[in-house]
Amino acid sequence: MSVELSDSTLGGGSPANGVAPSGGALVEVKGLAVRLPTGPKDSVQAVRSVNLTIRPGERVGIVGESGSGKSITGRTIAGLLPESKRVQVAGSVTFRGKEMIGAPAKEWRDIRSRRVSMIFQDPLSFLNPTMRVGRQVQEACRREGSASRQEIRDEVYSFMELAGLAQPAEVARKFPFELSGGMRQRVLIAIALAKRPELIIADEPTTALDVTVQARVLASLKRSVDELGMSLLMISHDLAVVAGLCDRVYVMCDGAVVEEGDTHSVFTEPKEAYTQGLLRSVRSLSSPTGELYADSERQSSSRGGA
Ligand SMILES: Nc1ncnc2c1ncn2[C@@H]1O[C@H](COP(=O)(O)OP(=O)(O)OP(=O)(O)O)[C@@H](O)[C@H]1O
Repeated sequence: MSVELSDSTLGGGSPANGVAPSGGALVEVKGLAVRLPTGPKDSVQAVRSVNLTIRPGERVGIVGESGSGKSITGRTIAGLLPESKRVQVAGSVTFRGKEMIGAPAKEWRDIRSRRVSMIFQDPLSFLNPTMRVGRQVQEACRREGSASRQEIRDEVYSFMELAGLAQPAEVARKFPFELSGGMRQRVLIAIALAKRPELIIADEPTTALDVTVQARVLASLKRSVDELGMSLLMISHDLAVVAGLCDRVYVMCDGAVVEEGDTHSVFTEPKEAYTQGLLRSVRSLSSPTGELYADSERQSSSRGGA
């Protein structure tokens, strides 16, 4: 295996925020199978056999080729499968031990409003084009009790700064179309953080960005989830992204998990032929994004953010 990996490229075995990975699971997925309708009479077995655990404070990755079932697994955990009576879900998804498969829509809404935020690839589809971005972050903020305008503003700016928006007061006044792709994705991250969820599910969040901006946005995401003690589920076809972010990784193929383990072991000593093939298809895991983290952070701070 000729893949080059350095320890600095890898997420490492233990979360940077010091939360012990051996604690009780935040999310436990067991025997998950999802069948989706694809036409009036046709359907596809999108997920066939997934067992997955996310512990508090852990950063977990799912990798695999296009169509392997990564997104549908993430969407099932967030309760965001297509709305159709013909969607069939079997198995178990628990949040802190509470079964969610078959739970009423209200319980899922509760999970999404307080426990799980999802970040997708295309921020423009999720941002309100007619609302200033500061207001959109403000609406996501969970607050108990009353607060002054100044306190609310400070809170909004602090989430924007955590997401890597260096001049939050200026950015907050803008509409989404006035921002670059990288800044829009950072706004989406700020909105996700503002909900103070226990888990952020990021589905190819930076795939549409150029490689340098991608590295900066990912570094901000990593730092902010660690700082706030959140768990992260990173879904990506880009092994370098997962190598740079995640403590553990699940490799999916054809709707099933074929290999799992700590990121370093799986990416340096893959046991399954499928994982070995995936790794061979990547020229070097040290690039394009992994190795850029340190440099990009320096660039980011000198230029004021992507
Ligand atoms: N809304 C949908 N309706 C019907 N089938 C779908 C839907 N979304 C995904 N699928 C199918 O489910 C299977 C798994 O798709 P999924 O999006 O989870 O793959 P993926 O690994 O995330 O791929 P990609 O990286 O391309 O997004 C594929 O066969 C896909 O065509």
